[in-house]
Amino acid sequence: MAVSTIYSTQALNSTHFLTSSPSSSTSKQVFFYRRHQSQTNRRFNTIITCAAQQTVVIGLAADSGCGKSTFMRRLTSVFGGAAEPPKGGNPDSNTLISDMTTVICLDDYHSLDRTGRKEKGVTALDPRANDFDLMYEQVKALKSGIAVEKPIYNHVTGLLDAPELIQPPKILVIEGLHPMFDERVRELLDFSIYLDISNEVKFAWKIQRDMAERGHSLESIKASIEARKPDFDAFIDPQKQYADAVIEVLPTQLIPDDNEGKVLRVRLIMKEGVKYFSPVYLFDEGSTISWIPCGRKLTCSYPGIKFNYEPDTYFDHEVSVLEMDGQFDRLDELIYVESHLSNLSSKFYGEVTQQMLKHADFPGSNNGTGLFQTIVGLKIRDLYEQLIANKATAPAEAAKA
Ligand SMILES: Nc1ncnc2c1ncn2[C@@H]1O[C@H](COP(=O)(O)OP(=O)(O)OP(=O)(O)O)[C@@H](O)[C@H]1O
Ligand SMILES: O=C(CO)[C@H](O)[C@H](O)COP(=O)(O)O
Repeated sequence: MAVSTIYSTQALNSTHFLTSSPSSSTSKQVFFYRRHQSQTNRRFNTIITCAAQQTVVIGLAADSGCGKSTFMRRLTSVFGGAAEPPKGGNPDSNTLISDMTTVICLDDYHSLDRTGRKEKGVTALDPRANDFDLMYEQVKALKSGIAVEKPIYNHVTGLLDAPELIQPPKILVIEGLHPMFDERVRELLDFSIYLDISNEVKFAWKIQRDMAERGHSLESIKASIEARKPDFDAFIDPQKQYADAVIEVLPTQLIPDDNEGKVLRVRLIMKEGVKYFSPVYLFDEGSTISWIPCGRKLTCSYPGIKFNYEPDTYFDHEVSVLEMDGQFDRLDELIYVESHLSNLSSKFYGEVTQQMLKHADFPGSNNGTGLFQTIVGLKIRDLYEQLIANKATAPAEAAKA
């Protein structure tokens, strides 16, 4: 495509230039701006295709193997349509696209490949192994309706592959190790979630997946968790203080000294005062409640189910905490629990139960992880709808003023 104009611009930093060329088929203009050099000497284009759209950006942070993919599948299902990798693209792409959502994996912003990390003696969790400048520029571009050519980190080969084109979606989810680490990226998020999986549970999940599905030994799983721990504590875990919602997964308290990690105590910590997000509550908003729903309307086998709901503080923020310890025997009876929860942002009575039944085969469907992931999915849909409705009325309000 012929380049018609070259702009130097203050809005972009001095290492950028902006070029534009009128599109032949529409009145829209297509712009390119190119980074002269990224932190890693890689070059990426940012392509402006439609500056009118605004993308809602959601951040999901967690360590590897902590259920991000499962959560994403539940979330995209709330918006309808299956999420697929980009058509005809790199088969090892980490991106998932559905009608409404695009999920990008922040591993794609690793600036050091597997060999590079080994040579420098850093883990993927270390900020020095990640290109936050590029992450910021590209998330910012997508948020303002600008398509980007995003790098791909290939988990099969451990190499950085040729970039893929990402169009601005209605909802962009950035998931991975560091969505809330860089202040500039954090500022771009409309809503943020942290999956806080306790060490005991993380270990049990890792064993289940990496031994059964990937053939790793128990010793190597233990060693890998231990090797990551210092960087996890330094760079990943502190992000939870910024999250609007945290899903904390702990061993059960219903079985004394349980070390199997099968029955879980899950806490949904919801920040108060977040625009377009009102926390879910049990029975009576702002009260403190302990509830054992087992009995005539909910079948429970040992060790039963216990809910708690209370106001609390979390990193100096006011929060509401909803907790579920135990697991469901019969998912269809979940409607009984759903009917006692308020502010669910569901479109109809029973939607939470319907979503849970739809994905009964996903990990965590019989406990608080699946239930709270589903609820957060509905809250994100509600937040998106409010943001869009607000945007649509804003120009009219401004014109009246
Ligand atoms: N809620 C859950 N209950 C029980 N096990 C779970 C749950 N969520 C995830 N797991 C276990 O953890 C494994 C990893 O889950 P998932 O692939 O969703 O995590 P991830 O964070 O996307 O991992 P990675 O970043 O390594 O790709 C699953 O295969 C499953 O064994
Ligand atoms: O923490 C991780 C995020 O998923 C991975 O370990 C990181 O992306 C490096 O990947 P790989 O182990 O495939 O080289």
